[in-house]
Amino acid sequence: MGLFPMFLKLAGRRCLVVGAGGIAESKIESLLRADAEVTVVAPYGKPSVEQWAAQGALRWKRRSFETADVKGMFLVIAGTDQQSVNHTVAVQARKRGIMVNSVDDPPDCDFYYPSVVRRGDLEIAISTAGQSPALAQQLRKRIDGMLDADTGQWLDALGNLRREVMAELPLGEERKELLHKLIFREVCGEAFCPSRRMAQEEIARIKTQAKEAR
Ligand SMILES: C[C@@]1(CC(=O)O)c2cc3[nH]c(cc4nc(cc5[nH]c(cc(n2)[C@H]1CCC(=O)O)[C@@](C)(CC(=O)O)[C@@H]5CCC(=O)O)C(CC(=O)O)=C4CCC(=O)O)c(CCC(=O)O)c3CC(=O)O
Ligand SMILES: NC(=O)C1=CN([C@@H]2O[C@H](COP(=O)(O)OP(=O)(O)OC[C@H]3O[C@@H](n4cnc5c(N)ncnc54)[C@H](O)[C@@H]3O)[C@@H](O)[C@H]2O)C=CC1
Repeated sequence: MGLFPMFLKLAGRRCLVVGAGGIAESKIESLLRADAEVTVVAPYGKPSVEQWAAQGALRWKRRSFETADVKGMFLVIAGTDQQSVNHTVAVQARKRGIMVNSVDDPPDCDFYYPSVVRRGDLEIAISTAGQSPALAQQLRKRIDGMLDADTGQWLDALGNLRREVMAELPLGEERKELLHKLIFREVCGEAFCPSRRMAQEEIARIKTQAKEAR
């Protein structure tokens, strides 16, 4: 089945997780990481969920699921150990056009959770479309081993430098070429960073050339 890959902005969006056990816990954690506004509905749950609720990171309604819980939600996760409850949650969400993920029930999922490798703002998400979550997990570990621990910091510095280049040069082939060159070099946040110096020299050269051409 063809799946459409995307990275959602969930900050400030209301997301419902039904269930607070081991499986729901991991689903909740990834929603919190994306700054979603999480509501959990479950009569009992893991200590970590308790802690998040106590810290105000999420809202926990300690009771069984009720149909009205899905109202106004952007995303819904059905993560209880009761298949019939998960199915009801999925049906109620879909009735209102809300995307749902139901653990253990691929036909009831509008989207799947991927395996994710993270280094700061760099996120590599792996999907096998439900064919083999174990393979997704193994590939995640292999890719994780290939990436340096400081890739996130490097990406931050690269992003800053890219914004500087974009502010100085107009859209065009030369800017694109320079941005391609920069990714092959180490970039740091410091003013003496050789890549930053190279970028500044290139910007000056391109600007002079443009002036001379006028
Ligand atoms: C369809 C999907 C729906 C969804 O959950 O979104 C789904 C469904 C099911 N998973 C099952 C089993 C396992 N799931 C894992 C692990 C993960 N499962 C994840 C996602 C997905 N799982 C979605 C598809 C993603 C894709 O294929 O790309 C990951 C990637 C992300 C996450 O969960 O956050 C996370 C790895 C995270 C990481 O470590 O990187 C393991 C490994 C283990 O536990 O050791 C096993 C046992 C080994 C095996 O089965 O391969 C079962 C049978 C349950 C049973 O037997 O009762 C079903 C139901 C079915 O297949 O019918
Ligand atoms: N544990 C695992 O490794 C895996 C588990 N699964 C499946 O995921 C499901 C959940 O597993 P766990 O989180 O380990 O279960 P769990 O037993 O730890 O948690 C179940 C949760 O569901 C909640 N719940 C039960 N009835 C409810 C209702 N009517 N309304 C709202 N909440 C309700 C409970 O309060 C509890 O928080 C199971 O069906 C399991 O088969 C799937 C893949 C792997």
